[in-house]
Amino acid sequence: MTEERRVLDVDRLSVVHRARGRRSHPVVAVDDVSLGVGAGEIVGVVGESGSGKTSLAMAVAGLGKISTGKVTVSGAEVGKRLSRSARAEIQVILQDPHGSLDPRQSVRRGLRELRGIHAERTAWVTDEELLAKVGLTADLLDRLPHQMSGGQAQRVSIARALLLRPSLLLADEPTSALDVSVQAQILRLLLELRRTEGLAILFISHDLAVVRAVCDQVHVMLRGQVVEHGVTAEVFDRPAHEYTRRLLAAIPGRQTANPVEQAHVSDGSIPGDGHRSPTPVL
Ligand SMILES: Nc1ncnc2c1ncn2[C@@H]1O[C@H](COP(=O)(O)OP(=O)(O)OP(=O)(O)O)[C@@H](O)[C@H]1O
Repeated sequence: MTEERRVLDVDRLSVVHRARGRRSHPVVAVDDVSLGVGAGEIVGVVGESGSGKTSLAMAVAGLGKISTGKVTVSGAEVGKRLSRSARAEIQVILQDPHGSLDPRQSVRRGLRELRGIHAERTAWVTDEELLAKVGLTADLLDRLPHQMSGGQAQRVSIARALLLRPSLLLADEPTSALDVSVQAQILRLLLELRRTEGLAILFISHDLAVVRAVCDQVHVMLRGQVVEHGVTAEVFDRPAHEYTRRLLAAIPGRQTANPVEQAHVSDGSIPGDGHRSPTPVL
């Protein structure tokens, strides 16, 4: 990937959290990490709980601390005073889709509010077209979050992110709270959006099988450091670091199918490319 095509550039980032108690020490959650994501590329960050993934993600999203180093998204440095439009270049989707939607707001009202705040970025698509891009029909527009399945709510979260035309989507465990078959459908949607919208995606997950299925490149984190990185298939087929080997050995049912292919149950979305007739909502 050439420097010019980089959407995200993380350059020697460190995040040090202050000590929590009087006897504890500061925690180096991210230790001198560098990585990049190009347009249309999906880059994974994997590691066990506590390895620093969330601290890295929060720093990249401009929601967490940057102790040293630099994070740049589409040329604008995260953490500096940025315009609202520059901040919208990164959109985040999280593990709990219901938790990230306002429980009192219908999909339509939520989109209208976003359009009001970001008028300059959102005129490119109607609500109906936007929902079709994420495999949902227009009848979802008048639903409240509790009237949607987990898969539908995650699709709505992705639609809200897409509406702002971000250059980078930060997906932090986006399918961990979903059933396996719904997870597969959301992963396929992300793969499709990377192709159709040219989205760059930073994909944070503890789930190596999922990362293997969707990420072009992978970075393996251990105690705040990237201990191994490279093309996903190469890292997973020939892990160079003992920690990566241990993580791979711990995948349950390693011989089972690719998680992207495990879609047997509908999450209430339109099957396939979103242009065919809708399936009934389960
Ligand atoms: N606000 C904070 N104050 C102090 N220590 C923190 C804070 N946030 C995270 N840490 C510590 O930093 C380290 C990395 O945590 P982080 O949440 O970034 O890792 P993670 O890989 O995302 O783990 P998980 O998947 O459990 O969220 C851990 O030791 C954690 O206890």
